[in-house]
Amino acid sequence: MTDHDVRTLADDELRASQELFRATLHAKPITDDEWPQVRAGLQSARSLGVHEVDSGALIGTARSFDSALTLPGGGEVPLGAVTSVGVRADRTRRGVLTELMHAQLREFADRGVVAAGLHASESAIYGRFGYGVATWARAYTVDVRRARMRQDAPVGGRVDIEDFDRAFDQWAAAYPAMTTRPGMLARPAEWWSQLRRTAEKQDGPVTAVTHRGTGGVDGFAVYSVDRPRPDSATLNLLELQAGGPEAFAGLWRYLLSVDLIHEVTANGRPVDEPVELLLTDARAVSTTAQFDDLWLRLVDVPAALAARTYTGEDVVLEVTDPVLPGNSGRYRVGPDGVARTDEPARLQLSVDALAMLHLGAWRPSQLVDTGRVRATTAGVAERADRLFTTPAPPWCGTFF
Ligand SMILES: CC(=O)SCCNC(=O)CCNC(=O)[C@H](O)C(C)(C)COP(=O)(O)OP(=O)(O)OC[C@H]1O[C@@H](n2cnc3c(N)ncnc32)[C@H](O)[C@@H]1OP(=O)(O)O
Repeated sequence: MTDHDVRTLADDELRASQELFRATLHAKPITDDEWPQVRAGLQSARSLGVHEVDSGALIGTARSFDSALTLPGGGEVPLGAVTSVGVRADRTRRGVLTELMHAQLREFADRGVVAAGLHASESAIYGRFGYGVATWARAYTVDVRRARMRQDAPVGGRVDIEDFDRAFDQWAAAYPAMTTRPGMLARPAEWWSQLRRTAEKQDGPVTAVTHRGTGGVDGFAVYSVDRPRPDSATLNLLELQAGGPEAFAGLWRYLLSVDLIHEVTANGRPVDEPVELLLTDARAVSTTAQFDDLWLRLVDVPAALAARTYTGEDVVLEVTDPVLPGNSGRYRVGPDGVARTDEPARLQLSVDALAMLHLGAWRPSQLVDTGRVRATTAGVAERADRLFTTPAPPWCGTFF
């Protein structure tokens, strides 16, 4: 096999790595006009490249941006948000991605990054590197002609259409207070640049709206509109964040009031988002898809375990992690804390299965019943269900 050199790319190599990534997704090359905006979405020293030693060609890349992950109980840990992963089509299936993933995980561990997260293009790729599905999302459509807000839906605050530049600064300042669900991510400035780019790439016009309650900005939404016929248009919700019930109801009241719209489509929303409960006719809402959202990888297992809260009785877990073997071992996990232990294991699991439990997307008993986790004593799966339970399903809500 040809020798490979895996290293962090310099700033003047970022365009080539983004071009490579786009080619692997069958997207057109970046134009000179586009490049400044693409560059604004990238952090320096966070892109890895694999070069062939003999030809010097770049054949694989993966990058990340620095973020933080909200955990059950409200704690946060540093997260490497992994994206732009691609291997040149004529060099796939010979271990290039494996080299990239291993190098990236080691680099995260060296920098004290506690977890890594990504959105997968295909679900068969990342489990082998210790990633597991840790949040779900749903897509739904609202039939606007059928949708009437209930009288008792919360009222308060106001909605304003905003200029993008003004809106983004205010949203970036208000957003951290909204990251209350496990699975939500901190958004660095580069992420907001990318949202702007996403907005500008839409075929139809894009609108930004802000909800303000008594305490100031507490919600926002971005949408584009497709209007194939004069009397029929679809409002595509690209982003909606609400910091409370009045913001959520207020934004939906506005979205359903926009003239000439016959349906609203929403993608990547929480599986339990209660939009149906705002309406007199719940069947105005149709779920069109449910899909894996955030894939999580615990880079520092003891730190990640210790940063969330638990309920019920302690359970001893035995974790195996072939890629980062320092994580392997037994941990007593309970409401009073997490500690390494020599006690006998009650649940034996791989690091990807642990990631599936960590935010509450799956119950341990589901993983035991399907052979993904091994229980060594009767009743321990139910005890672990109570231990890892969360009040609401986790949701990421930040696409990258
Ligand atoms: C977070 C993101 O950015 S998601 C975007 C990911 N990128 C893409 O989908 C772009 C198109 N695809 C590609 O660029 C490449 O095919 C990649 C990155 C998915 C895989 O790169 P490769 O260098 O071929 O992976 P590598 O050779 O290291 O494969 C490792 C293992 O994963 C398996 N594998 C790799 N890709 C896939 C796949 N798409 N489906 C199923 N298995 C896969 C390989 O068969 C191999 O299995 P083995 O260890 O049992 O032999």
